[in-house]
Amino acid sequence: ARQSWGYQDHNGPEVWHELFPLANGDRQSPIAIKSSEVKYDPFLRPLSFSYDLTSPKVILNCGYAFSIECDDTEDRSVLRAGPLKGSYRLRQLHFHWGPTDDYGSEHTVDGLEFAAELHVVHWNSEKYPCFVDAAQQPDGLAIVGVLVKAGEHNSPLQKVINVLDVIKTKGSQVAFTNFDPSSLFPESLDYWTYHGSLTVPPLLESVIWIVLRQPITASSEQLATFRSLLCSAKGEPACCLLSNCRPPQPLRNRHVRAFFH
Ligand SMILES: NS(=O)(=O)c1c(F)c(F)c(-n2cc(CC3CCCCC3)nn2)c(F)c1F
Ligand SMILES: [Zn+2]
Repeated sequence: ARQSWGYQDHNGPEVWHELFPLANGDRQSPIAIKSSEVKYDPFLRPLSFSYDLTSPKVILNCGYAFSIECDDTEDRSVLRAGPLKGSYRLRQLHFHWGPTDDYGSEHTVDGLEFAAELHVVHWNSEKYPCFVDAAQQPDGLAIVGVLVKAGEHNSPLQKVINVLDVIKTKGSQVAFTNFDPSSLFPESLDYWTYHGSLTVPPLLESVIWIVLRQPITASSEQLATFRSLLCSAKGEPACCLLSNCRPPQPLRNRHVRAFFH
């Protein structure tokens, strides 16, 4: 079978449609947010989340990113309110980044690209029995996107950075717990929201996106550590994961709503 997907020329975002036709769908993510075209929606509520420190279990190098996988067998860490109906259970969190500090986020704001982007993935545990089922439904997933600017050292992030050298190769994982994902959130929880998709194959159109307006920072050294991860497995020729960001996709017939004035 064809090489699986990735972020290089031969298997990257420009050719994903060959294996995943949803790539050309009408609610794909990420998007370029144009703040002048968003619509303030008075019915949007503040985000409400409660995360249990012990939900995170392992940190994994999945070859296209590293992700902190959480125990989602019960409703211990959930996201509610905001644009959501019901409660969404924390599943995993991961980052996207670029080859330099000049770009690497997936969502852009008024044409501005950020150095990286954090995604905190939740699924609708009130309506669906598990993540994989929820991922097939239009209201199945809720993902909080946090833009990352190159700048000050980020100390909560350092706890994650410190273990990356232990999961250098694709497929490696190590225990990672006693971590509060909200320690990575900015002070303001103002957000934009729109209906979109996974930004990685299978690109399922099942995501209510909640992109926080205020970026967080990470130092250049911290961002460089992301790029030292390998997309190659142990024993294969080393290949650094220099970039794993999908470019913005057509907005088509969608509106972005803002929670703030
Ligand atoms: N960038 S993103 O949009 O925040 C993002 C996500 F939303 C994801 F859900 C995943 N994801 C992919 C799978 C495999 C599942 C395999 C069975 C079908 C569902 C996907 N597990 N989690 C993911 F990797 C990712 F990057
Ligand atoms: Zn992501």
